[in-house]
Amino acid sequence: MHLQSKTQLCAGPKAFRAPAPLIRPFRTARNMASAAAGGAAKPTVLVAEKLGGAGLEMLEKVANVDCAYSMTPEELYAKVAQSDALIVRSATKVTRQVFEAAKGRLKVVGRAGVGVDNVDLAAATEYGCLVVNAPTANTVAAAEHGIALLCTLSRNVSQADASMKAGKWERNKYVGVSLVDKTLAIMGFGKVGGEVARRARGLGMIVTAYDPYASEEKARAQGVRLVSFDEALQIGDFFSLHMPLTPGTKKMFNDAAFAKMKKGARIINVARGGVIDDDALARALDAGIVASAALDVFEEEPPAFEGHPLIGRPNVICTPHLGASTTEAQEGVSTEVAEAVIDALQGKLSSTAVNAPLVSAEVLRELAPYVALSEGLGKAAVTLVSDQGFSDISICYSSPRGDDLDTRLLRAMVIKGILEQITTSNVNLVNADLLAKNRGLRISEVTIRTDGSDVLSSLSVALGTGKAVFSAAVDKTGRIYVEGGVKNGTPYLTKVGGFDVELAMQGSVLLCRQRDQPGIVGNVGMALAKSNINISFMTVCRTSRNEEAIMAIGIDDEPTGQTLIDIKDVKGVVEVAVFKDY
Ligand SMILES: NC(=O)C1=CN([C@@H]2O[C@H](COP(=O)(O)OP(=O)(O)OC[C@H]3O[C@@H](n4cnc5c(N)ncnc54)[C@H](O)[C@@H]3O)[C@@H](O)[C@H]2O)C=CC1
Ligand SMILES: O=C(O)C(=O)COP(=O)(O)O
Repeated sequence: MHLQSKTQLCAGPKAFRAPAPLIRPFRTARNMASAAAGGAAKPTVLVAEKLGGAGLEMLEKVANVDCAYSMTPEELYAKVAQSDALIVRSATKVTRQVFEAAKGRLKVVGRAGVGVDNVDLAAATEYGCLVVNAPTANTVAAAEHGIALLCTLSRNVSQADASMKAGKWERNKYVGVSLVDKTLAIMGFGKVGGEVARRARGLGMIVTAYDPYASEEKARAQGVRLVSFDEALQIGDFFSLHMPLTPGTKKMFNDAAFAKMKKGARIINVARGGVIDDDALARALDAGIVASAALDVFEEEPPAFEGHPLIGRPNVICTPHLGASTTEAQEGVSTEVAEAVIDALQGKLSSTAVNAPLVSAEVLRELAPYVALSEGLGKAAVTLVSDQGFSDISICYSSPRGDDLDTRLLRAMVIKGILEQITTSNVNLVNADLLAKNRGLRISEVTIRTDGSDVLSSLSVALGTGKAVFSAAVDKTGRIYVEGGVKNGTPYLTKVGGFDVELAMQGSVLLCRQRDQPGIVGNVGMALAKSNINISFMTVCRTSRNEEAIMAIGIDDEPTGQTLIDIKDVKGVVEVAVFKDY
């Protein structure tokens, strides 16, 4: 949409295309289907690590799938420049250079698994690239591997097997310890931690957990006692690690932590190698603080075997990052990630987005009609801004939900609508907040509780600026103000400045401010007819009789400069604006 005032008739970008895609799509859903039927070009999905067949099949229906495994970084850089999506597991490092090399083409990175510590999320966000993962399909596999290592570790299964394969029969050497009545400290009580807890309770263990963000209620329901980090260290006989690798968890198992453990503790790591300081664990093993360890994950993968402080030890057992490696989990993550990647390529927001407002499928469904409204109001407001610019964005949601309304998605769409008109950057849900912050824009949100049954009764966007190209758009507080709502699934503009309007956000619209007097509507209609411009609808709103009024006219074609001059010359017309191509 673009607005032209009488004095300022500048060209501008198009707007108000409802329904607005949440992420810039490769193609629309319809085009994807026609591409699938052999019509238009398909997007390209680069699969950089082995992916389950079911997910590959889903991708092949809508995209050209390029499976290229074990690439060097240089090969990856070359390929991403030709790809719309990239799918990885844990081995591929998706660094800032990858996003730079993609030159804006890459729209989504799909992680066929949980941990996204191999993806530079800050760089992805800066480049407006959505990152999605497959957060649920390998939970059970990881938990089962944790339990497998717990049992193996306690009964020396790996060492005894190796000994027998070497032709030995060493029954006394491999006496184990029992699990029943032992305390298991689960470090990180999320999805995998929770599944490990359930299974460990079945083994008769006393289960405690440390997780600063876990809910007491969930823990209680599972018969798990939440404890502090220090208490966990002091009481645990076995430790099972299940937190993500973040700056806060990096090397959290260090000399200081091991020093607090009971002598003879055992540790299992199916989370990430980086949460343990390897040298500190080696010292704890030497000192007998830690009796044995089972490691599935390593700081560097594959690890440098030569001189590794842990791998060659008799009381350390290792597996090569096998937590998610079951047939079932790999099929599961392949479809989970394929679905998210396809959604992203179609411009939809995935509920497994990692670097965008995370909105549940349920919330997404109910907010869908308001997404186009939010983006449209953002566009409408910014098109009214004069060349003096603006620095504040105020968004007001009127909703029966009051403060319970999840506004993150709507806020991001308002910002997207605004920024897309004033920057050449690819603005999407992923980077909208960041780009606004980088431009020094202050954003405030207010939610007003209203009556009604709709999720949102109305939404308003106000831009803090002294001047507008259509002065009627400035409200009493001196801000450009637009307000709208949704009727029968269509976004409507319902207020501009102090004037009520009734304007479906579709097609082109002429806004006209005039003195309320007879004949104006007819004369403006005549001026449009002279240019052969058809009128699709019209509404008029006035402050009071014989005072000011605003007329909104839906038009099938864009008026030329001369037509606008003709309209302006109609007696009583004060200012004119055009929202082009809603
Ligand atoms: N070895 C393998 O093949 C697999 C490894 N994983 C890894 O397992 C870990 C857990 O995965 P999910 O349970 O799916 O993730 P999740 O996100 O459901 O759970 C992680 C939990 O860690 C907690 N946490 C965050 N910071 C913490 C801290 N400083 N101390 C303690 N807890 C903290 C969070 O509150 C959350 O509850 C991740 O690191 C993931 O990458 C997951 C699947 C397979
Ligand atoms: O999902 C995770 O976090 C995992 O660690 C699984 O990694 P993978 O996909 O097996 O390389």
